[in-house]
Formats: sequence, structure tokens, C-alpha cells
Amino acid sequence: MLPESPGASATPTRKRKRDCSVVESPSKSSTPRKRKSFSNYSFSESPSKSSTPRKRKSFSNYSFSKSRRQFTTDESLEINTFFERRTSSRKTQSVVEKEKENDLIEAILSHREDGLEVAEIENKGRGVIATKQFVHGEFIVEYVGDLITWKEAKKREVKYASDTNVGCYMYYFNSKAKRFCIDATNESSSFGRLFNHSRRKPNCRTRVVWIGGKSGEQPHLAIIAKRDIKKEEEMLFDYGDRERDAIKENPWLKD
Ligand SMILES: C[S@@+](CC[C@H](N)C(=O)[O-])C[C@H]1O[C@@H](n2cnc3c(N)ncnc32)[C@H](O)[C@@H]1O
Repeated sequence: MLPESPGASATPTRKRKRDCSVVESPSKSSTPRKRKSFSNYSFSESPSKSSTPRKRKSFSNYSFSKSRRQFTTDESLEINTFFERRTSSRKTQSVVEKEKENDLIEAILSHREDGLEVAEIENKGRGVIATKQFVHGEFIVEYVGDLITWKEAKKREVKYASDTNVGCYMYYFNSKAKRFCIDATNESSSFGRLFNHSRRKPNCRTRVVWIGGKSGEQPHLAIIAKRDIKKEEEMLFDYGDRERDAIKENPWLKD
């Protein structure tokens, strides 16, 4: 039995960042004395032109009175019209998270399975090896199988247990307050069902991804890189089974 790996049901935290729009503040050193109170003025020209000799300027929104040596201006205009408004091109955390989610959905729907091959692994039977590098957080493959209820899964387990030639490919998990199982017992060409277990040094983890379809939204299990993975490494995730009886029967669950 492959129960939900730690954290599989957890909703990723999304930290909100404040809006990155900034209004550039004026540089004090370049400000001529007589123009000190900016809040009363608005200029139609950009700050870069402020070094132009005064005589040549033709400001449309204010007039300069020589006698009083004061500017008068249309005060209804805002200070922002003088200072160039800059908007940061950096993405907020929520935008980055949304893009990652969309990438996962795209990878699942397109059945992405590249960069993997099956190999015989000592004492484990078949396993999956990386044929390319994966970066931390990258989608690797979907754990494909029948999506069934826990009740149905328990029934199937009884049936499978009666045949010693049938291995265990049931992945149990909770999501959105419901309990599910993906049964990948039937042989298929999908790599996900052949990932072996490691509790101590897993390089992959699972993540539940809900995708809408004809029959409504359904959970999918994406296997993603828990850290950077080198070519030739075996792909391993933590099956999460901590039950004493299960460990007694399958001592490799401890490793
Ligand atoms: C989901 S299958 C993985 C693919 C399987 N090795 C195969 O050849 O089809 C799970 C089974 O693989 C074996 N297995 C997984 N991880 C193992 C490990 N760390 N050590 C030994 N056997 C392992 C166990 O027999 C387990 O029931």
C-alpha cells in the first residue's frame, strides 16, 4: 500500500506580496532651491529635461513671474504627472504559483514522461532512472492508474493479496477533505508506477493537482523533483507507510 506521502494533501502556502508599482522620488541634490515645494506644482515635462536652461523652457501648465520669482501652476494636476511612473516587471508570488500550477496541468494533460528509463535495480525489481537532469520542483511524471474510493481500494487489496505475484501499486491520499486511491496495479507503459521507495533519501515527492474535465474536477498525482536530480540517479519517493506491521513485512520501508 502506498499511502499519501507527507505533505501531499497540504495546500501550498501562497504568500501575498505588496504591489510593486513605485513612484520614483526626486533626487534632492538636483532640485533647484526655488522649486522646493513640489506638491504645489505639476509639470508636463519629464524630469530628464530639467537640466535644460530656463530661458528655453516653455511649460504649458505654469507661468513664471519675474517680479515675485515664483511659479504658479494648475494645482489640480497631480504630482505624478511630473514624475515618471515605473511599474516593476517582477511577478508577484501568486502569479508565479499560478504559472507553476498551469505548467503542471499542461505536463499532465500532455502525458509528459521524458528523461526517464526503466532499469533492474538490485533487491528492488524494476526501478526508474533519470536520463537527463531535473531541477528542484520540476514535473517528472504523473502517477497514472485508476482513481478509486478508499472503499473500492480496500476491496481490491483483498483480491490482490490472494495472488503473491501481484505487487503493490496502490497510492492512498486525501485531498479537499476526501479520501482517494490511485490503483496502478495493471501493467502499463507509464513510468510513475515503477518508482521505488526511499524514506531517508527521496529525490522526488508527490503533489495533488486538480484538473477539470468532462466529469468535473478530478485529482491527479504529479511526481516532482524534491531537489536537483542528476542524470543516472534512481528516482525515489517516500511511500509514507509508517505502519508497524507493514514495516515488519517490508523492512525496506525503513530505508
Ligand atoms: C510501486 S512498485 C515499484 C516498482 C517495482 N519495483 C516493480 O518492479 O514493479 C512497489 C514495489 O517495489 C518494491 N520496492 C519499492 N521500493 C523498494 C525498496 N526501497 N527496496 C526494495 N523493494 C522496493 C516492493 O516490492 C514494492 O512492493
